[in-house]
Amino acid sequence: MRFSHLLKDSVKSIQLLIKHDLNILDRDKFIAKIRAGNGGVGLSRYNGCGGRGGSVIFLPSPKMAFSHITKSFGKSMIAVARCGESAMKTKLIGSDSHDTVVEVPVGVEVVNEDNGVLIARCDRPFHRYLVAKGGEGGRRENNFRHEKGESLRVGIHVKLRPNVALLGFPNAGKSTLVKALVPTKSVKIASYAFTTRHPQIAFWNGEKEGDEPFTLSLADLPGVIEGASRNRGKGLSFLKHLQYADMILLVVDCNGFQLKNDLNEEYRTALECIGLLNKEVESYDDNILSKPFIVVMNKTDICKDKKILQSVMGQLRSSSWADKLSPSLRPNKKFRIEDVVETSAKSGKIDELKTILRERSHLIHPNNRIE
Ligand SMILES: Nc1nc2c(ncn2[C@@H]2O[C@H](COP(=O)(O)OP(=O)(O)OP(=O)(O)O)[C@@H](O)[C@H]2O)c(=O)[nH]1
Ligand SMILES: [Mg+2]
Repeated sequence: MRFSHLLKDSVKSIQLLIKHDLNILDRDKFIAKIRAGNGGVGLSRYNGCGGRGGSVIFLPSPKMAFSHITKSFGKSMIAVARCGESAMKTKLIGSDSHDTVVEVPVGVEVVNEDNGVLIARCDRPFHRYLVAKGGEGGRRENNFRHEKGESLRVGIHVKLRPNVALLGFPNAGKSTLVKALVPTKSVKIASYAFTTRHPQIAFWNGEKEGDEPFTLSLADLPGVIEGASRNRGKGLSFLKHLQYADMILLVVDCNGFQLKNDLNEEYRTALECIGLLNKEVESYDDNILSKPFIVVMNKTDICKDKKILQSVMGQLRSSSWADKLSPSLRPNKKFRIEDVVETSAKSGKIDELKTILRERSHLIHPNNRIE
């Protein structure tokens, strides 16, 4: 009886594992408490020295997946190092404590949760990254005042490194575009806002007869809305996945956007959407603005006014595209728009976009350049 239960449970967990798409990033951040050891107490009367407290070190391991972090830290997500040994009459030199070494996946970024300062970018496998320093023991040099070990709360972030990241308001058709490029990928598409809740990756094999085969990784992100920097909608924290992207597709509904059919919700034209997205990205990290952006005017099959669409696309190709926006929608530093293309992702009309991606793939993978 017990055995059959066990069997049933293991079959269930395997089924869950198979169903789970490993390219969907359910979690992209963990918070951990880190406490290094205090220095040992010195003994001034006998000139005794306290030992150094242990530090907390992160060690990137190539074998580790991001979801395995809880195994390194334990469920309570705490890493503590021991205090240095205090000096005693019978042992005047207290021993230093060992460091606590915590394995983390390669590539994670460790950020101080309280002030947002980057502590370590754990890029090099098996390199030791100091996260919290143990305190010095008490000794003559410091007037026998032993130091406390550092104690802090850190965010451990994983950031995607996609070739192409898709950015846009909800419902613009980002996921539909991913599905059009990679039909085998199972992507949730729906007509309500925030259908995509977690970043997900798909791989587009953009081969064409006569071309060298190549692959571009695409990151489909949740939608950004006006005021996301004030934590509206799903906020902006997922914009960290744009920081390592090679290029960004700005997917815009050519008919504009309104979050709800409500008088309190402003209707925004396609150009206004781009201005607002620009402002949100600018407020998050203006370094992202200097990446190459390609504007994708989507849903052209149901475009209400083709003339307006063409004039907006013309405007976007010029460097003064933001000048016609009202001052409250105008960004200070503009996106580096390198191309503007129209698509109808739903009906699969994306050939022009494919050509652009194909051309640009050679810039991303210089080795793939076709002579
Ligand atoms: N007519 C038309 N509808 C489209 C097109 N592309 C997407 N849609 C529809 O627009 C709706 C939203 O599409 P999604 O791909 O889920 O949009 P999204 O940008 O991923 O939205 P979020 O995940 O909420 O950010 C769906 O009902 C799609 O069928 C298009 O080119 N033409
Ligand atoms: Mg989506």
